Amino acid sequence: MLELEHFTQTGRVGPVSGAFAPGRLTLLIGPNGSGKSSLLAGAAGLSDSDGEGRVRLDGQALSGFSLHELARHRAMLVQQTVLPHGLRGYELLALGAEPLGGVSAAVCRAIADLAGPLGLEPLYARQLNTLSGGEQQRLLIAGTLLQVDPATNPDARLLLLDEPLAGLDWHHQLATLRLLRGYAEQGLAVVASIHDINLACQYADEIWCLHRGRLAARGAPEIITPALIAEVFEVKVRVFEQDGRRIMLPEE
Ligand SMILES: Nc1ncnc2c1ncn2[C@@H]1O[C@H](COP(=O)(O)OP(=O)(O)OP(=O)(O)O)[C@@H](O)[C@H]1O
Repeated sequence: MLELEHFTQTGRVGPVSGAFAPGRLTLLIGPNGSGKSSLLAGAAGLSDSDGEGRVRLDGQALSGFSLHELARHRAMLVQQTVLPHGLRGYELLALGAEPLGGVSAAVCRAIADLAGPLGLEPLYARQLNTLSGGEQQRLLIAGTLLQVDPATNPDARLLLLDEPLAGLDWHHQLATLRLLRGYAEQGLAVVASIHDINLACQYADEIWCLHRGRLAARGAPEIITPALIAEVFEVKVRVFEQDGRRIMLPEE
């Protein structure tokens, strides 16, 4: 369980309090600059809270974890990563396996399980700087998931991803969301920021809607209403229902 208590970074986000529970997929939505990346970085232990704010993982202050412990307990996909020049696809995946002690037979099985959904095989031998943006993103997602795959890392608790769907085609967006659900079902607390509100409502156990650094709403997908969208995103939407699913589309 990852707990945030009055997490604050002045001018960026907060104060925000709440918890990301094991077994649940939480999706963060909100306009550009609403604080999603700042909140994720704080939950990953990459940045501290100002003032009295606290972040705890299973009751222990995250600031007390060593870098090695952090790498065993949580993985974080950051936005706009600069990829090391000259590296090939399989070498990036091997980096994801570093905190697990390197590429063991179990890690190879975990990679094989990710290869199908993320279409990795054609990317293994390619130099990263020759890949398209979406191809790079698929490898980065795989490396992040590998780090906290419950089959290879018994210490894994938390998976955080900042806009994992950025640059992905529809097929790989859905594959990624299914993988995130799978990791949550295996007991991890999984948290990701996402800009597609319909996909967020379809896949999330819980949605956190940020607005100007604060939580405008938090709860089951049903809390996302046209009134909330109008207030937070300043977009008027219409709701369509089909086979029990709600789809929201801008009125324009
Ligand atoms: N390094 C920084 N220094 C100062 N302010 C920053 C810094 N990084 C972000 N901010 C500000 O903090 C606020 C929250 O930014 P953040 O990146 O968390 O938003 P976001 O919800 O992830 O946005 P997006 O959807 O555009 O990725 C914004 O007003 C942003 O301009």
